[in-house]
Amino acid sequence: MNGSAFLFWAGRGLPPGIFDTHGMMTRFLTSCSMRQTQNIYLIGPMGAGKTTIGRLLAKALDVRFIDSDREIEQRTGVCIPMIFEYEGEEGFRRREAEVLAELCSEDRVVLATGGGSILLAKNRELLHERGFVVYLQCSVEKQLERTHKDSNRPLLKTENPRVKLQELFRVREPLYRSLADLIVDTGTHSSRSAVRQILRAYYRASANL
Ligand SMILES: Nc1ncnc2c1ncn2[C@@H]1O[C@H](COP(=O)(O)OP(=O)(O)OP(=O)(O)O)[C@@H](O)[C@H]1O
Ligand SMILES: O=C(O)C1=C[C@@H](O)[C@@H](O)[C@H](O)C1
Ligand SMILES: [Mg+2]
Repeated sequence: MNGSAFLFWAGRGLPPGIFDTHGMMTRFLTSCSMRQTQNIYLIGPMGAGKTTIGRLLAKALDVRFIDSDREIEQRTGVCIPMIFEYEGEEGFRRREAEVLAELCSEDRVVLATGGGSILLAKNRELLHERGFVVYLQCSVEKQLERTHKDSNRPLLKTENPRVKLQELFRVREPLYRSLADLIVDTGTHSSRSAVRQILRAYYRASANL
C-alpha cells in the first residue's frame, strides 16, 4: 500500500464491522484501482439515497459530508425549484457544474451529487478523476415511493412522475454505469448495509494501488 495517506482510515485500521457483509451483493469494478483518491462521490437518480447514505458514510469515516444540491441552495439563497423556475434547467446545470468543480477540488470528502450532474461530460471527467465513484441504484418504483411526498424536485412536478423517471432512467442509467467504480442497489439493501458495502469496496480498491 502506498505510504501517502490516500485512505481515510489509514493508520487507524478498518472501521469496525465493514466485513460484516453477509448476504450482500456488491458489484465491484476495478477501474478505479489505478487512481489514488481520498474522496467518495455518490451518483444516482433522485431518491436513490445519496444524501442519506452519504451522511452515514461520512460519519463512519469521520470526514466532511457535502451535498451539492444543498450547497447550490446555500450559495444562491433559494431552493432548487426556484432556480429551475427563473433560470430553467440549463441555468441550474451551469450552477451545478460550477459548484461541482469547486467541490471536487476538496480532499477527504463524501460528496452526494445531484441526480443529473452526470449529464455533462466535464462533470463526469472530474468525478472520475477526483474520487471513488459509487452509483446508488434503485428501481423507478422505489424512487416514486421515496419521493412522492417531497416537493423539492422540480423535474417530478409533472402529471406523470413515473413516466418522467422512466425517461430519465433511459438516458442516465448508461452514464451512471459507465462512471461507476462500484454499484450498490439501495432498493434491496438498507442504508447501513450500503455503507458497509461501500467501505469494503473502497478499502479493497485502495489496497490494490
Ligand atoms: N436503503 C435506503 N437507502 C437510502 N435511502 C433510503 C433507503 N430506504 C429508504 N430510504 C429513504 O429514501 C428517501 C430518499 O433518500 P435521499 O433523499 O437520500 O435520496 P437522494 O438520492 O439524495 O435524492 P435526490 O437526488 O433527490 O437528492 C429518504 O427519505 C430515505 O430515508
Ligand atoms: O435528477 C435531476 O436532474 C435532479 C436531481 C436533484 O438531485 C437536483 O439536483 C435537481 O432536482 C435535479
Ligand atoms: Mg439528495
